[in-house]
Amino acid sequence: MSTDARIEDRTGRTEHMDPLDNMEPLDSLPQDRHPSRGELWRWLLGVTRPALTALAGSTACRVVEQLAGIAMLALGAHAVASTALALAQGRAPGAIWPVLATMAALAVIKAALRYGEQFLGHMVAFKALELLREQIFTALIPRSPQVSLTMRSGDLLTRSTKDVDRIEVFFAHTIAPLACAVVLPTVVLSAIGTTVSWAVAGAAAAVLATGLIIVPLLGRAAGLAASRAAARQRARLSQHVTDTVQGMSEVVGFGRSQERVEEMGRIDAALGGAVRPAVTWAAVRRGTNHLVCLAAPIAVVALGAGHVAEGAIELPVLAAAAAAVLRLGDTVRGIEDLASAMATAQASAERVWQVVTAPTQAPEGTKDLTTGISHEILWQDVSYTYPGATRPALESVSLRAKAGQWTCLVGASGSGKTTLAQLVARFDAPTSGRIVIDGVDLGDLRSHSLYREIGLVPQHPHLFRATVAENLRLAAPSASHAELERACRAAGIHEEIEALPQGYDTLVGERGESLSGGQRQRLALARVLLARPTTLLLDEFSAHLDPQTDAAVRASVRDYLEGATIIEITHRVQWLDQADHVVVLDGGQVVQSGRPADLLEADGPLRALAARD
Ligand SMILES: Nc1ncnc2c1ncn2[C@@H]1O[C@H](COP(=O)(O)OP(=O)(O)OP(=O)(O)O)[C@@H](O)[C@H]1O
Repeated sequence: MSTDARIEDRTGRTEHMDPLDNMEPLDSLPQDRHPSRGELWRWLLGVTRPALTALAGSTACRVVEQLAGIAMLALGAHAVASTALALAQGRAPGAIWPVLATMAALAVIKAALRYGEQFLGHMVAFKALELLREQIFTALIPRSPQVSLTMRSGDLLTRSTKDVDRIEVFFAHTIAPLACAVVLPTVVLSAIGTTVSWAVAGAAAAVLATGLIIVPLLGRAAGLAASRAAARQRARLSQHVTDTVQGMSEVVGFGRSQERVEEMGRIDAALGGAVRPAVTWAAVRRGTNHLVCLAAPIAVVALGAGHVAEGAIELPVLAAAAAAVLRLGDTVRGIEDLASAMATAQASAERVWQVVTAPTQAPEGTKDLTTGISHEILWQDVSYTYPGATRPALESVSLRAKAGQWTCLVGASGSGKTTLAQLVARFDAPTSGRIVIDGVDLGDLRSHSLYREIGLVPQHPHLFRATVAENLRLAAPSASHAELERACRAAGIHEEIEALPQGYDTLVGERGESLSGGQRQRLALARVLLARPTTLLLDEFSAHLDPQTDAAVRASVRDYLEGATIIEITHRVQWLDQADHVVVLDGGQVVQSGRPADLLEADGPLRALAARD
């Protein structure tokens, strides 16, 4: 934790402003586990299999295009040296036009291959990125809704956008340069071996090997460590910006804009520091390779000159060989660029891999619930501790929500009510004990079957940046307008929607910001009603409602979902007489349960709660 990110609060105490200062890794990801390079490659190639044919095509285009480039340059050097030699010896130089025609043909082939390489390369890159993003979301779905509890949205955003983008390097800049690094030197050096001498080819090979094999290894470990650190800092930055934007009114309201900006500056500085070793080593590799690329043709000329003097080879042949080796410098630089980009790509690929290979918290079952009937839910000795928490949120809770009844969970803030309901929606599996629905262990159910039967209205429902109708149709895409209206009437929000500028076609803004808290909750309730769940979980759905609306909505929900099992979390003890059954929680344990009238009569926890209201 950095010590310079302290602020003074209104009571004069100092405390840390930014929770990111002690940003811990995502709870559910195997952060410390870095896959081996082979494992990472196998995974990437496996995910992107549909794009591999185009990748092979792009690579082939690049190899042949580069060979054509080398041939062009060698041919040109040969022609120039032949002409110069003929003139020096007082002979008439040979006709130049066949050489020019061949070079022009090679140039056209090269251009066509370049087009093919670029076209296919971009196709591969975009397809690969699409497949990887798809993998991330496919991997998150079995772990949702638990995902929203444990993952930082900003970090997840970085992983699924920036990190995936950086993996593009694997496809656009890895296979082709590697193939070129194998094929091109082999072809060129074999040609030099047969036309000039194997000694010259060997000398050039030794110099080029330095550039192709040794230089890329310089600072490799430091580069990878730097890229990993930089990726973490980028995720911090993204989280910081996400938090600042989402909490703008708090930041401005508490006068903390300056601190947020300063904190961003600190993260930026940390990011700069993190990438410095990678940048330094990249510069070292660039300088060394500059030397290598020039030393290779010098070695060819130095050794080949003796063969020319002995009359073993013609000067133009040596000129062509030197030109071809000079052109191999591009291949060496391609590998060098790859070495720099690979560290970043590998660090990003590891971060994406960590998301897609993270264990599923609530594994998929094989059984289905009977549809269309209300269900009985039984919590049997359920305990639950949040990941990283030291105290359990629930301890040995046993209770029954009878089919078709309205059960209310009440208790002080933090007593475990939400946790109890969220476990039914499979946010996570209980740490011990089990939840049984109609005699079937929740863990044995297919999530599809579970979510078809149960509906959850959370304390803070999410509305998408879409119209009212689109938000409603999330639950029932084919619902008619009349059905939307019916659900909204039941949730007590229809009149207010009609009063909006475009009625049901009004945009609700990001996270429903153009609606009041109570309107958001009733819209979320209407959305769940549309799905016609046979078990409804309501978490403080009436917190923003006035008593009259509250009573009206309760009555209409009951009519709308006739016979459904309803489990409601509430602080409003005065409305409990409408419930069939009440359960009082305290400190994660059930302290009282029974019929509301009986409990309110007895001198016990519910009476104590009611007295505090
Ligand atoms: N995501 C989380 N990570 C760690 N601890 C959590 C998390 N959510 C809740 N808790 C803790 O679990 C305990 C129970 O919380 P829960 O939200 O279930 O209580 P609640 O009775 O619904 O409270 P409220 O009435 O304020 O909504 C609390 O101590 C809370 O701090």
